Amino acid sequence: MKIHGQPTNGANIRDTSWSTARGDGSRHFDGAGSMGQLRTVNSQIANVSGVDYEKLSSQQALKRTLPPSLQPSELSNKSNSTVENVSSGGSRDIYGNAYHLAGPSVTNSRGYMRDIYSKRNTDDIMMYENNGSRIPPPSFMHGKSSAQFPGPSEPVYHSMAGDENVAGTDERLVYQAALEDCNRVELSQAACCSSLDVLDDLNQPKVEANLPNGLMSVPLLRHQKIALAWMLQKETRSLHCLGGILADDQGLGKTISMIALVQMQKSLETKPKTEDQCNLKTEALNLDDDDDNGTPVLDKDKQTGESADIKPTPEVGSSIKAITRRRPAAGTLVVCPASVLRQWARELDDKVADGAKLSVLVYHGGNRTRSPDELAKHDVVLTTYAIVTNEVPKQPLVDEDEADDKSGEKHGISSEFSNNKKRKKSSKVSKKRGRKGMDSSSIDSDCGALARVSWSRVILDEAQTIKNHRTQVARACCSLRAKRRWCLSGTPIQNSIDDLYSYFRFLRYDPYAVYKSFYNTIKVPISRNSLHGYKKLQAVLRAIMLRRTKATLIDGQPIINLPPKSICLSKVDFSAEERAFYTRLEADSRSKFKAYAAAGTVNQNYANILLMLLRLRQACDHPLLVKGFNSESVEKDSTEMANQLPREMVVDLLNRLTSALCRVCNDPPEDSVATMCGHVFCNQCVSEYLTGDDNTCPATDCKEQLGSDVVFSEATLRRRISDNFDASSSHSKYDDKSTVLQHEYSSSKIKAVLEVIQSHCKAGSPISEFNGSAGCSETSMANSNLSTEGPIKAIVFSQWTSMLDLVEFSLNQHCIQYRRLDGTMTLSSRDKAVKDFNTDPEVTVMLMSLKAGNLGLNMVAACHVILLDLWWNPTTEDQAIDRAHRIGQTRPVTVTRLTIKDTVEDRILALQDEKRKMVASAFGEDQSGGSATRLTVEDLKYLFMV
Ligand SMILES: Nc1ncnc2c1ncn2[C@@H]1O[C@H](COP(=O)(O)OP(=O)(O)OP(=O)(O)O)[C@@H](O)[C@H]1O
Repeated sequence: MKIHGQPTNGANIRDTSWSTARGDGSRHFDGAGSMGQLRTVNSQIANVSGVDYEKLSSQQALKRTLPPSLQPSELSNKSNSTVENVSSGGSRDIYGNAYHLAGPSVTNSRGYMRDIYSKRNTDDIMMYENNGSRIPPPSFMHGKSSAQFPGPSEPVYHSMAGDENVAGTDERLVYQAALEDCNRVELSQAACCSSLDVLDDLNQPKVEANLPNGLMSVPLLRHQKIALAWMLQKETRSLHCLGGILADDQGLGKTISMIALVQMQKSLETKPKTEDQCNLKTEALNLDDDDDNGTPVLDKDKQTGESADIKPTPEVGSSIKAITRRRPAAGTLVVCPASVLRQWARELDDKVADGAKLSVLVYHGGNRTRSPDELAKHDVVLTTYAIVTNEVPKQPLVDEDEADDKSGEKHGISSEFSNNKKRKKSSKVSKKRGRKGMDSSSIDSDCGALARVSWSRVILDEAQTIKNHRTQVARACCSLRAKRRWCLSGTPIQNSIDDLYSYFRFLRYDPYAVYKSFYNTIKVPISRNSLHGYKKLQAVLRAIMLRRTKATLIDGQPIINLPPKSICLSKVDFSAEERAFYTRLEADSRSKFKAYAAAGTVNQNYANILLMLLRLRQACDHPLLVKGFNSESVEKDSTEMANQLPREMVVDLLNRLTSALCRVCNDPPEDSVATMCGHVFCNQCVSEYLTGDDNTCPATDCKEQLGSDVVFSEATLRRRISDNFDASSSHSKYDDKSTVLQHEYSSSKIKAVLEVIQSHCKAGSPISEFNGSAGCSETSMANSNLSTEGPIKAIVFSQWTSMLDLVEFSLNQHCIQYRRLDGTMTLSSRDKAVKDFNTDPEVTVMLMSLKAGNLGLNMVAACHVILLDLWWNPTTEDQAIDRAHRIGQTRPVTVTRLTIKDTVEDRILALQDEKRKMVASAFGEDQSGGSATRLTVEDLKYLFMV
């Protein structure tokens, strides 16, 4: 292996630009001293305020939903000074140190407002109250500064202020270390630039690692070599955690980079046998190798055989031997969404050279092995988030961490159960429990094979799946035992800065892996002064995250030379009938909202309000969706069972269906279904959990087994009691005979999508406008195998499978060949659909559900992307678009976003802008030169019409 400008050992890579927060033990971010102080500070804060941090955040979330007029008390008008027009060249922080050349972050020193108002719950309500003009006030517009919203009145902020000085001391230590490090980086860059050609700017590392020949079947692109060097460094020398976040834009080749990492580490560690054998003793004694500080792990890469063959030294003792035997050391575990499982397998096969194949196990389906030793035999094991959720015991929620923290355990994550009051009451239970607050017996017997090995490396692909740290999936992933941990995501922040917490927790990124440290050291600074707070966050991220976008330059050149992408927002008019339907629905919803507001029960009715919004959004697609029209596939297996249920139970399930959020994604359920155990999900979310033979209900603490026969759609339940059930749901009042409520009715959006498809897509027609090989030689290498000729194809995304059904109906009528991919399909049929679309010239359209299809897939056969409906987070749409706009694309990509004029969709567009700004501020990616804004009193008045 050759590493440019560095010794040839991966462990010695020196990448000066990414050494933030490293250095001697006394000064780095998480020095023991500062952690100790943090704990003191935090518990003081908790005592002073009497606020549980976890509850606190949810309380705040609730408060945030209230418009100012509904806030309990004085939202003072003490607006903090506004920081405006920080020039994009502003490379110095408040201490005068240059550490991140971020563009302007925000205009407002009240950073918390951004975070607060980027919460979807607030957004939803805001949209409800907007019954007037559709044009946002000027301060909504990017770049416009404005009067700021008054200061926080919540007790928490007061209590924080009370502890400011103590917390500040800790923060200064952390901050200083980062800044000093950045200065070092700057100096070393100045020294190195001429000789080593190290960095273009402060943000981008440029040290490359070259793989030895014969490991991969394709050469790495330059930015991938850089990623490889950075990852090798993070895996071998990190004071925080081994691993990090690879956050390159979608389609820049994160998969390939990770495969290269696996190959590289394997080649580095596959030393001659004798040497390995010599090392074994040391390894067996090294109890710190495991991330949980207690369980010995023998690195799979260093093993000569299965764990059972390993002979620990006598000093290690029989107990350790027993544990080692119980948890064999395994290789790399890749956890990904079901839809990309096979793609990972294919990439591992295609991109690895013949002579260096990795042994890969796809761990999925009812027949998968139950043996941990079997898992340990493979270099790479591929599985899905759903299986991890099912098989791996969940970490306790954050409040339990805090109890751990009080008991003096490290990180609050890997500690023993603490002696807090709750647990004292049930001492028997706590005695039984093992590490991480889980029952030790369950670790060994109840859980599946995934939890019974120690992984050398765990990679979470599309890691935004765990962005909500309270979810089962996030807690299960955190419990996986691993030496090195990686998060891959092109869109790591989707909703708010809180999303990052879950990754920090998974990565064991100390001190931010403890919620209250995260809160104090990241969220509070942003809330006090967003400009500095976001810069601080950038510094914190810098230590563990590598992010390049498609616009990133290295040596003045784009890292990749993709054909251009153009996005067109197409605003369609409703037909007169649709408008009438929508107007009634909107008036109805608004009056309900007003009633909640008048009764002061907005927060209690949060789920109902989201559902009302959902109906409005659905009405923009097709009025039939509002009627609860479900895909037939949901209904066929459960109709019989529904008919056997007692009537009261069916009524109860129906009521739940119309007033609860999905227990997997926490969004208003799309194609909502209720399970026999009384939990509500999006059909697609729960479908991911119905793929094996141990289909446990994914709702927290529910152990019920699920099957498609006990998953009921609204239509199924409604039919069961159709005679005289008078649900209060919105659609019961609508006239079923109305033209717009007919299956055959072609809604305005459906007409629009057909027009776009017909004008663009033609089977077998030659096209060739763009020569993708210009500029970057390595990119052209990646593109060289691909023809620029072929049929023009489109991907059509919708959030609702029922909308896809309706589009399908129209495509059939027009004899347009298509394939479809949604979360209810088996993995093999999804895979076949993608393959057909990519290879069959007659298939010109791919219908994809946003949830199942927006992540990970390579669909460069398409050069048109049509988004039928808007999603709250623009990042979700970006993900979808990048199925086509990625390495391998040879043609310009056109994106059409269809919206309906003068509807809730207008407001979603405005909210998306806000979210984009928040994400840009966090990453320092606001390149526009303007200054970002957040909601102001003026904005809120507009939205609430007060
Ligand atoms: N060095 C390379 N040579 C040839 N093809 C490559 C190379 N790197 C990436 N590709 C191809 O580019 C496409 C995108 O890569 P990949 O799927 O790894 O991107 P990604 O960053 O993981 O995207 P996403 O975030 O959407 O999952 C794939 O088809 C992959 O095979």
